Amino acid sequence: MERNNLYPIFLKVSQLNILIVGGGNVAEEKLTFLLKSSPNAQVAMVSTMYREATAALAEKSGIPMHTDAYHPKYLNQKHLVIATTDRVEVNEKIYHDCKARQILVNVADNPPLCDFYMGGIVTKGNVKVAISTNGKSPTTAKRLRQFFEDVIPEDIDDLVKNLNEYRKTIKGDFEEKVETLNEFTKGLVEKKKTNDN
Ligand SMILES: C[C@@]1(CC(=O)O)C2=NC(=C\c3[nH]c(c(CCC(=O)O)c3CC(=O)O)Cc3[nH]c(c(CC(=O)O)c3CCC(=O)O)/C=C3\N/C(=C\2)[C@@H](CCC(=O)O)[C@]3(C)CC(=O)O)/[C@H]1CCC(=O)O
Ligand SMILES: NC(=O)c1ccc[n+]([C@@H]2O[C@H](COP(=O)([O-])OP(=O)(O)OC[C@H]3O[C@@H](n4cnc5c(N)ncnc54)[C@H](O)[C@@H]3O)[C@@H](O)[C@H]2O)c1
Repeated sequence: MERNNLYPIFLKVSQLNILIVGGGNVAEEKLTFLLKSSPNAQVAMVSTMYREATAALAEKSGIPMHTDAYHPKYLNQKHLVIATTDRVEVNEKIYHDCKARQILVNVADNPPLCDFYMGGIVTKGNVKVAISTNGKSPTTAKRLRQFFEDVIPEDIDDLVKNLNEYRKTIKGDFEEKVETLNEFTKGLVEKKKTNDN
């Protein structure tokens, strides 16, 4: 069976500079999900044209929009770049320019030209679950996101907060603390006993 070997990390995008190239439908989709998960993301955009909905979203979120054709100067100080133009050669140039500068790049409609994929994301308070299908089926990622949004209880954040308080009160060294926390939360993953007999 094929296996997903990607390594997920949870980026503090409020302290990273992100550039989106393009201002069309795909730019809107990427920006929507980025801001839904991380409203404080540091994003700038450059595009020759902005579709109305994309411009409205960017404006509402205070995202600077440069109206210009892509130029490598826009990569200055950027950590992550998402290329969404409808010009294959422009997207490929962005990819190569980023690689030359060690900037992580995502060409949204071209999985081989991605250092990282955007994922399906579920957020419940402090808890976040990210989903990837290895770039094989974004539709599946979306459906899984909807599934987990439904099944992860809203009060999961209470558990996290309570355990965070509780761990501050536990005495002992690190190993004893880990043991206490594991013992305390064992019931969360134990299989439910059936009432069959
Ligand atoms: C998860 C999500 C996050 C987000 O967008 O932030 C996301 N795509 C979403 C939706 C979605 N995108 C597309 C459809 C239409 C149906 C379809 O084609 O399947 C739908 C479904 C819909 O809209 O219903 C079109 C599409 N997308 C990509 C290609 C190119 C290709 O696959 O070759 C094509 C076809 C282009 C063509 O036909 O030419 C590529 C990528 N899309 C990814 C992420 C990355 C892989 C993630 C993974 O590992 O699973 C990757 C590789 C790169 C990237 O963009 O990072 C978001 C769901 C958010 C949510 O609802 O929670
Ligand atoms: N719309 C979708 O959901 C979708 C789905 C699958 C694949 N795609 C593919 O993704 C690509 C983008 O689709 P879209 O619907 O967002 O297109 P779009 O026409 O809405 O947007 C393309 C954007 O790229 C900008 N652009 C073009 N040349 C540029 C340059 N040199 N510098 C800066 N910006 C430039 C345009 O101004 C425009 O804002 C297309 O190749 C499309 O086939 C789109």
